[in-house]
Amino acid sequence: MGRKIVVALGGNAILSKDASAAAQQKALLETAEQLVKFIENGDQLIISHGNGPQVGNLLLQQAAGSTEDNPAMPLDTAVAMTQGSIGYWMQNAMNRVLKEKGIKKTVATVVTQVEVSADDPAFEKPTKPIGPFMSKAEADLAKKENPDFTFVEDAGRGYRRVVPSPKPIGVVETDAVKSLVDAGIVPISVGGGGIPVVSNGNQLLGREAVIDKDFASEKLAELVGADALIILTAVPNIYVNFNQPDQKKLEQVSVAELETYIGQNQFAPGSMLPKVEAAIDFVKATGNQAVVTALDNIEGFVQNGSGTVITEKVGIRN
Ligand SMILES: Nc1ncnc2c1ncn2[C@@H]1O[C@H](COP(=O)(O)OP(=O)(O)O)[C@@H](O)[C@H]1O
Ligand SMILES: NC(=O)OP(=O)(O)O
Repeated sequence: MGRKIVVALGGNAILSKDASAAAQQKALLETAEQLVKFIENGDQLIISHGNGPQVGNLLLQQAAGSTEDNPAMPLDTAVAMTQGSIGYWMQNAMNRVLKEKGIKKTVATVVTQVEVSADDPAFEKPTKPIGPFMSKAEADLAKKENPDFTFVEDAGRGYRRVVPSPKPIGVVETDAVKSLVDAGIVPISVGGGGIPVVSNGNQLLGREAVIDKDFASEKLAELVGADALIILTAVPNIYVNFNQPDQKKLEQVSVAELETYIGQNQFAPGSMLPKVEAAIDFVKATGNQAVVTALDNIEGFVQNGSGTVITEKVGIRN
């Protein structure tokens, strides 16, 4: 049996500029064409994905169309809605590519709740950017209309709304995901970081937040006993001195080396830093390897291990 791999897809794998369903479905078809290479390699895939742009857009659509009798849905429900829509597009795209390749395999989305702590300090300090980029004037107007919302400048690209992003502590549907994998089915799980819930006696109560999908994917990978966590984004490697003349790509790197680079602020918070932290958490918890690479480098990774591969100690491949 092949390696059990959790693959986390970055936002760019789904939405770039055109937020129409057709454009996102087209992007996911290209993504599926890459992901199927793992299946052809004999690996057992578990797919996760982000939802930052989509869930923010959905909230805006909800607000624009809401009435007293037909109210806008809260953020936890909006996260569930994006798990459904993106999961549908992903399943549909994977079905098509698998059929074209003559591979008989089912892909199924699991609406996934992810437990967070009610006391997580993140609830008091929104940090997760969602929805579209705005000019300063647009953000100021949106703040005037929604005084409770927080808007921040996002890495020089414009202003975005930010929401709380608590850390995942458990994945409620872990056993369902394990059963699907055991049955040879490819699950799509913890989409958009999972629906944030807090435990209260026999109840799980939804909370208005968006969990970082890299941390949720790491938690799921740990809980299902994955052999590897692969985080796919727009760059083929993690770099030190990123975007500077002396930029250096990291290929085989140890946890200790990455921790040193974190101390030097080498990784941007909200973009590369959570990926590096999730990779470190996975390697520390399991002793297995984590990988950060680009979606269009899957072939390179599968064929010759290119990308940034994080292990406990360099030289030891798990
Ligand atoms: N040190 C670094 N090495 C590589 N990429 C970095 C680094 N610091 C920041 N980045 C940026 O982080 C991006 C990945 O974060 P992001 O776009 O938020 O991911 P996602 O693919 O999950 O949406 C890369 O495409 C790159 O532009
Ligand atoms: N939930 C989440 O982390 O989404 P993005 O990766 O799209 O920001």
